[in-house]
Order: sequence, then C-alpha cells, then structure tokens
Amino acid sequence: MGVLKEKGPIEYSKGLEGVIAALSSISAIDGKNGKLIYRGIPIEMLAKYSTYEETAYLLLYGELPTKEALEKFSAQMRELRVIPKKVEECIVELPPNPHPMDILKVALAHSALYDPDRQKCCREGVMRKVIRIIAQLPTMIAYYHRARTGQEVIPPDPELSHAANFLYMLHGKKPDEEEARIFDIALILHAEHGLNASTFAAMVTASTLSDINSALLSAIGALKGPLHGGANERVLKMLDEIGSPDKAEEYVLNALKEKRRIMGFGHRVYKTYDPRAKILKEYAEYLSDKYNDRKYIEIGERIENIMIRELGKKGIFPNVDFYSGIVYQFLGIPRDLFTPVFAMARSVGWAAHVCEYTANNRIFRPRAYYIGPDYVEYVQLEKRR
Ligand SMILES: CC(=O)SCCNC(=O)CCNC(=O)[C@H](O)C(C)(C)COP(=O)(O)OP(=O)(O)OC[C@H]1O[C@@H](n2cnc3c(N)ncnc32)[C@H](O)[C@@H]1OP(=O)(O)O
Ligand SMILES: O=C([O-])CC(=O)C(=O)O
Repeated sequence: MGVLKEKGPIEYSKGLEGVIAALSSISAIDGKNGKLIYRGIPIEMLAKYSTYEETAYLLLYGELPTKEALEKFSAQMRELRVIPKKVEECIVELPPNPHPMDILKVALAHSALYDPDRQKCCREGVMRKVIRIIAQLPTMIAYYHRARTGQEVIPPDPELSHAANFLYMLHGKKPDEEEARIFDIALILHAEHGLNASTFAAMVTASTLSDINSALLSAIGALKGPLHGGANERVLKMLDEIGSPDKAEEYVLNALKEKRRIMGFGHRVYKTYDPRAKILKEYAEYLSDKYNDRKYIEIGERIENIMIRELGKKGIFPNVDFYSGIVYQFLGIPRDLFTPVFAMARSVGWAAHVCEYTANNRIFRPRAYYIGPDYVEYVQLEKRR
C-alpha cells in the first residue's frame, strides 16, 4: 500500500534539539559562552543584588519592580504562604516513605480544589493563582517533612523572606542571615531556564487551555526525572558512593566505560561551564570551609577535573545540579528535598512561560514520523497464535 508512508526528506530532531517552539522574552542562554540572562539581566548580577521575590516579579511581570511594587508583591507572597487547613490535614496524613516529589504533586493537586480563584481566568485571577502556588509550595514541602519526621508543623512567619521562611518552617529555627542569603541565591539561580523539559511540559498542558495548576503538575512530573531536576539528589548519592577523593578517578572511568552518566554533568544547551554552577561552586567551597568539612567539595572537584579532562572536548561540564546539593547539605536540607526545592524555585519560570505562551496561544502538536509496517492484516483472535 505505502499510502501512509511519507515521501521525501524529513526534518526530524530527536528530543526536539534545536527546535524553536515559541517566542519568548523571559530568558536567554548562550550555551557556547556560558551566559544566562533573565529579562536581559545577567544571572551574576541577580545573584549578587537581587532577592527571590524581586527576581520572581521580574520574571512574571517583565521588569524590575519599583520599591512600592516590590513591597506589595512581597506582602502578597507572605500572605499567600498559608495553606488551607484541609490541605495541611491531607499533607500530614500522607505516608512517610514516598518520594517528596510525589507528595508535592498530591499536595498541589489537592490545593487546587480550595483555591478561591479556581474559576477565574482573567489576568488578575490567574496571577493570584500563580503567586499563591509559588508562595505555597515551600509550605507544602516543609509541612510534609515535619510530619514525616514526627514533628509539629511550623506555620510560615510573615516577618521572614521567602528563602528564610522555608528554612525556618523546615528546621523550626530561624536561619542566620548568611544561610538565608545563600539559599535565596540558590533559588534565584534555579528560577528560570527557557524551554527546559519541565517548562515545556507545563506549556504543552497549558496550550490546551487547561488550568495553571494542571500545567504546573505536568512540570513537577517532568522535573522529577534524573535527567532533569532529579539529578541533584543523585549527585550527593554518588559522592557518598565514591567516599573519598582518591576513589573518584576509578569511579568515573568505570562509569564512562560502562556508558553510565555522571549526574550533574552535561546539558542540552550549555557546551561549556554552566554559569550557575560556577556560582554554586563558590558557595559550596565557602560552606565547606566554614563548617570545616571538605569531603564533598573535594570529591566533587576531583570528579569535575576528571570529567573535563575526559569529556570537556565534547562540551560536557558541570551543570546547575552538580554543586547545588553540597550547598543544600550544609543548609541542613534533606537529600530527597533537593528536587522539591528546585521545583519551588522553578515554579516562577514555569508560570512565566505559561502566561507568556497562552497570551498568544496555539496548541502544541508535533508529529511522529511513522516507521512501522505499511499494512498488516487483522487476524481474528481465535486464529492468532
Ligand atoms: C536542571 C537540569 O535539568 S540540568 C541536567 C541535569 N541532568 C543531569 O545531570 C543528568 C546527566 N546528564 C545527561 O544525562 C545529559 O547531559 C542531559 C540529559 C542533561 C542532556 O542530554 P542531551 O542533550 O540529550 O545529550 P546526549 O544524551 O545526546 O549526550 C551527548 C553525548 O554526551 C554524553 N554525555 C552527556 N551527559 C553525560 C554525562 N552526564 N555523563 C557521561 N556522558 C554524558 C552522552 O553519552 C553522549 O555521548 P555520545 O555522543 O558518545 O553518545
Ligand atoms: O535547561 C535545561 O534543559 C535544564 C534546566 O532546566 C536547567 O538547566 O536549569
């Protein structure tokens, strides 16, 4: 028959590499030179001068806020941190063993049912839903962690910044200024990154004109995987498995020989050092010295040297997930919360892209090139063998 087979040359990009699927003014990445800008502002400047709240405003509204606008936005974020009682009751009853990324999906899905703006699709209503989700994800994560470890939940403190409040709700003790600031910077660095897999997943869902909550649930599901946000947790596991810097060479070379991936290395866009990894490495170094515990950073640096020696020519360098875990470890964040912390930071990037794309929406619908048989006779069940 052959009528269903396409003829002529095909344009096929495995994993959509290089395919431009949207116009965006949210962020840009120069993967050759290791540069990243949010709304035109270099990531290094945001890490130095901005806060998560200000960066969230910048990403969502397209420009840096005035002092008054920032105060209003921060106040709104603080007010919206409190989760509905029913959601709290649901979270504390959840079993203690599932991965917290799965818990986050349940909690976010559940909270949508109590969202007072659920039915709203005007811009203000959607923005409130978005800000509510960004504000509440940290509360959900911290509450779950407290409950699974048999501790009372700590309600959000409206006096604290987004970053400081998360550490407070998690540990039951206010972080010192320096720790809060380092965590704030980590959140800024994770807030946005173009059409990565989780953002694209959110956009695909949103492009059907589904709701923002469903879009972000798609994103959480995509972020969980080890090739994306799930890599950060696995980096620490690898550092533990290696155990000491002198064992790194054998571990890495064996892994490469067996075609296993080294977590926290490689990137679809960066073919050089990820600028965010550079900043996170500095803080990982700083905290290792501060706490006089250099085990992880020394193993990490050894891996980095070996990987760049072996695969640098191929454009494989540390990505944002490589040093973030060492930083989080020193901030007392449990390992299985590393990816949920990534999700709470990235929620703003997800939402910004969903809002931008759906403002000029077209449903996403790529196609597959059919490589199956031309024609297969249908055989009745009783005649099949
Ligand atoms: C927040 C983030 O999502 S950042 C990424 C987090 N993920 C990780 O750290 C997981 C490890 N890294 C990877 O698996 C990949 O580099 C990805 C998924 C990030 C990017 O994947 P892609 O752009 O599809 O690259 P692809 O898988 O085609 O790899 C290209 C080549 O580099 C090699 N390579 C890529 N990453 C790694 C790695 N971490 N370790 C060893 N080799 C690697 C591949 O084996 C492949 O080699 P080949 O050409 O000889 O077959
Ligand atoms: O951009 C990507 O493909 C992965 C990602 O989310 C990031 O690096 O932050």
